[in-house]
Amino acid sequence: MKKEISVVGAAIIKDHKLLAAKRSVGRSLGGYWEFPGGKIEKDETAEAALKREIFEEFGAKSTILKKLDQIFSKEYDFGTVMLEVIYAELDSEIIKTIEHDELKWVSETEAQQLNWAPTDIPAIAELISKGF
Ligand SMILES: Nc1nc2c([nH]c(=O)n2[C@H]2C[C@H](O)[C@@H](COP(=O)(O)OP(=O)(O)OP(=O)(O)O)O2)c(=O)[nH]1
Repeated sequence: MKKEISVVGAAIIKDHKLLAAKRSVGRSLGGYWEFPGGKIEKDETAEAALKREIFEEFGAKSTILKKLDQIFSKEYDFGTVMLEVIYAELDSEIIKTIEHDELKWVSETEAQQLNWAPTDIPAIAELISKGF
């Protein structure tokens, strides 16, 4: 069995738009759109990991809201990503972005047109089915 990589992503929604982030080319899954977030460290909760990652990536404080019930898993050559998605709000401005080539606030329709990481495709469908 492939090594499991526990990852948490943020569904940050403001004015009916979702914050999508394009992974920098050269990283694993580079060039795909994803949720801001990252790997959950040992002995860390998904919520704590998300708060830490948002601060590291954007220099922004956040409030962590509700988690989606489902875990989205996808096998790659480097391991099996197990993605948890949690709604979150930014409490301060994004002052930097160190891991992404682009950030974009997208409507439901625009979100459907982005080239999401394969792990994220069912997660986006779930968010759209709930509405934002
Ligand atoms: N942050 C994030 N990572 C995701 C998503 N979907 C998905 O498959 N992933 C994958 C990409 C990475 O393999 C892993 C997250 O790791 P990370 O974002 O901490 O990446 P890292 O800096 O450690 O990456 P790297 O060293 O492997 O390039 O999960 C998502 O929506 N957000």
